[in-house]
This record gives sequence, structure tokens and C-alpha cells, in this order.
Amino acid sequence: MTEFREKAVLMDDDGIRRALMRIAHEIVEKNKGTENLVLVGIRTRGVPIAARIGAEIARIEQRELPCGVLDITLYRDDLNELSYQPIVHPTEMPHDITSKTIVLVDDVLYTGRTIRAAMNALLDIGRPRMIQLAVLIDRGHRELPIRADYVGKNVPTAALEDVSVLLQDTDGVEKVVIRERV
Ligand SMILES: O=P(O)(O)OC[C@H]1O[C@H](OP(=O)(O)OP(=O)(O)O)[C@H](O)[C@@H]1O
Ligand SMILES: O=c1cc[nH]c(=O)[nH]1
Repeated sequence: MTEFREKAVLMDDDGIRRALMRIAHEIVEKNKGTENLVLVGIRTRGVPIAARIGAEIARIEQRELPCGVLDITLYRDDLNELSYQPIVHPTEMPHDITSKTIVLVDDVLYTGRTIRAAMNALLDIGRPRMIQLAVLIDRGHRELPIRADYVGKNVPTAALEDVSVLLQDTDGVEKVVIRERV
């Protein structure tokens, strides 16, 4: 198994909170409000991040946004190559997404393959009017023509490094770290 050592802290809890607040404001501004907006978090850490952005938008606009949860496991392009049996968690899309503007939310954007899978999963569920993408970290190294509409922080990285977003909800600690191979 590859071992990593923490190299630097890229964001602390305040940095994460401010970045998500800014993204919430940008989503409202770009969409001229919240009409027909649906937030969709990608498992795992996209889900609590989407919930936090949703809470901030509710605070700004005095209106709750519908929020879905997407599991992209069955849409991975390396499904046949996995050496383990993947666990598929439920996708929860309580609202008809047809004609909606979907804001997909994830923690890290890297090759873009997770987002490709997420878009395919969404398009199997309905026909949104538009799909936008919000990520906390864009670390570059794209392998597909995908870009984010809302980015918490752009982080130049080496291919062998790893960026980990750690959240209270999933990890019991709140920070973004860059790690290098040992
Ligand atoms: O742009 P990509 O190259 O697809 O990489 C980004 C994805 O990788 C991580 O997910 P991971 O597969 O580690 O699953 P997890 O979120 O459940 O930890 C991260 O949360 C993004 O979803
Ligand atoms: O560095 C990376 C690459 C993919 N996914 C992550 O969460 N971090």
C-alpha cells in the first residue's frame, strides 16, 4: 500500500468555512437567486460540503434548497479493474431533476473522472437544464475536459502528491492537507 506523509496544511477550519461561504454567494450570484437550483453532493465528502453550502445559501436567501446525494461507484470507468468488491451506497435524489440547474459538489477535483461518472449518473436519472460544478480544492492534472464553476482553492500539485480534505462529519478533524509519498 502507498504510504504518505503530511507535507503542509493547505486550509484550516476557518479557511474551509470561508471558502464554502464564498462559493455559496457565488452560486446565488451566478444563478441570479435559487430558483430551480438543486445541490447534489458526491459521496463521500461532497455530501457534507453540499449540506454546508446549502445551509449558507438558506441563510443568505431565506430559502432551503433541495439537496441530493450521489454515489458514483457503478459509473466508475475502472470498475472492471478494481481488486476489491466495491460497496455501493444509495443515491438519494428526492426531487425530479428534469429542467433543474444542478450544482454538483465534491471535495477534490483531480483527473475529472469522478465528475464524468457523476454526470452520467445524473443523466440516467433525469434531464437537468444545466449542470454546474463546485469543488473545495482543484489540484489540476485533468484527464478529461472538465472544469469547475466554483473553486474554494486552486492548489498546484505534483502528480505523486495527494490532497486530503478532512471534515468533522467524516474524519473528526477539519483541515485540508497535502501529502507526499514516503
Ligand atoms: O478527479 P478524480 O481523479 O476523479 O479525483 C477526485 C475524487 O477522488 C476522491 O474520491 P475517492 O475516489 O477517493 O472517494 P471518496 O470521496 O469516497 O474518498 C475525491 O473525493 C474526488 O471525488
Ligand atoms: O489528491 C487527490 C486525488 C484524488 N482524490 C483526492 O481526494 N485527492
